[in-house]
Amino acid sequence: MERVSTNVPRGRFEFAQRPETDQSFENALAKARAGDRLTVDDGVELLTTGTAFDGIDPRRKELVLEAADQRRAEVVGEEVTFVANLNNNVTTACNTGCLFCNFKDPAGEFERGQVPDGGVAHTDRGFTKTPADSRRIVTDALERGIYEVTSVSGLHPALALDDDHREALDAQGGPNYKPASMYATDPGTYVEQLEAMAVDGVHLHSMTPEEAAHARRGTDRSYEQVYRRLKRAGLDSVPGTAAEILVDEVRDVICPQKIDTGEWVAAMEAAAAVGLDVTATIMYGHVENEAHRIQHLDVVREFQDRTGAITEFVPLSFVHHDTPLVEKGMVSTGATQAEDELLMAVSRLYLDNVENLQSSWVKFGDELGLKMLSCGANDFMGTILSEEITKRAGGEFGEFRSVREYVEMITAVGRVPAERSTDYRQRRVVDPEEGPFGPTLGPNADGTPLVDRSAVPADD
Ligand SMILES: C[S@@+](CC[C@H](N)C(=O)[O-])C[C@H]1O[C@@H](n2cnc3c(N)ncnc32)[C@H](O)[C@@H]1O
Ligand SMILES: Nc1c(NC[C@H](O)[C@H](O)[C@H](O)CO)[nH]c(=O)[nH]c1=O
Ligand SMILES: N[C@@H](Cc1ccc(O)cc1)C(=O)O
Ligand code: SF4
Repeated sequence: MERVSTNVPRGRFEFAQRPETDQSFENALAKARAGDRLTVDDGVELLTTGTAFDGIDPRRKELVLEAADQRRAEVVGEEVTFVANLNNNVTTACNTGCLFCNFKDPAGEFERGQVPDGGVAHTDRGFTKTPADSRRIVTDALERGIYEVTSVSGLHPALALDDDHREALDAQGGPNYKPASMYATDPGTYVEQLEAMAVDGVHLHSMTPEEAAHARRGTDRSYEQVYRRLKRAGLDSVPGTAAEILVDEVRDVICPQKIDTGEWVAAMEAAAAVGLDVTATIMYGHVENEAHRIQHLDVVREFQDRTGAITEFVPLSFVHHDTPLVEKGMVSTGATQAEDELLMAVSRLYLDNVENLQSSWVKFGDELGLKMLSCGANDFMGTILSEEITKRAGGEFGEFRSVREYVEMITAVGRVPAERSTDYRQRRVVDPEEGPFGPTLGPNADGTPLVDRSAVPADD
């Protein structure tokens, strides 16, 4: 059968790691079917449908997807879960310069005189919120019935962990620090933002390893001390983004100013050590090759062996359109659909110690997002109500899904819709015959449908 080409820019970058193995595809597939723990070489064979040839063999691909779908059925059954949540990102100001990211704005654009003082200070595209802004936005979403807030933000130069950290940075200065008085809007400290968002026991999912590194810059505080302080302020779990590809030769190309692989793992271990749940992600489909993707899965699997703290793994397919990587001519597009399907399937087969695999409708859209549920995924993300990361990169799959849309989509592919809490411990199977459909697991969630307010014309 004709092989289908991939978008991996093989040979473009002089990486030491190459997708070459002594294993055969057939052996690797047999191990996967038998439920044996896979080696890196096994993973590379499955992800490439065999390294002996270029491109993806569609027939072999189907065999890998089938094995993953079967494993998914054995491990988590037929339920497809989703969460009623809000994204409330605090600021787009960030000088870290990751080449795949168009969420960020140069922090200088938020200095006094560049934008009006106070409130949610917007540049043409971006924003900084005060703690009071965040509280208002969260309070409003809680009334609508959500019970999780996800908050991931740019590394604003004025953000410090808490008042003590801010005072120390004011007194001595510090790396990537400028006092809040220089900016039109003061984002407060991380602790103030979390305390502001901690309304009515809502679950706070925030402070990625990169943000934790920012929250300790210029001090000798350990990651454990940082996460302990954040937990005291209301933090419940940590998004394992900033992972990108956990191989330093790739990080050196796409995010040279980010923490390295070892530090990402150290921050995540600290979060786990103080009793926080974490998620883990991979952001793929740019300059890396299949060897890097599997090495990334290996870092995640080892971390999970040590900690057991990962509640879900989330493959984030690179959204390429309006990003520096494309503008600089380093890549021309993202992963193909076949690569997306295989990455999901091999994640299910490789990560034998992670139960939940998330399909992101933000990255894949509804159609491919639903297809992913038969390639190994069993979770379909959340309602989010607002989305900025993918939208700014040129993604077009929207910012909101209602519980009704979830129930309809999941039922249409013959699976069982179930609302979940962030930690997956609480679940409620939804009967598709028993509408109307709204969230029920939150403090103010009485089953009233979540409406898409952006679709309703505003009152004048
Ligand atoms: C935008 S950052 C915000 C939090 C924090 N600044 C950090 O880097 O951890 C969160 C994550 O969004 C993802 N992301 C950013 N741009 C993306 C893109 N164009 N396509 C897919 N994922 C992207 C990356 O995985 C990144 O780690
Ligand atoms: N995959 C994406 C997510 N996933 C996060 C979930 O919405 C939820 O917060 C998590 O499962 C913890 O319960 N969020 C995004 O904003 N964009 C994605 O692509
Ligand atoms: N906000 C991230 C996705 C994300 C957030 C939290 C998670 O736990 C996992 C993934 C993005 O859109 O790229
Ligand atoms: S991914 Fe995060 S750290 Fe990197 S530029 Fe974007 S917002 Fe900043």
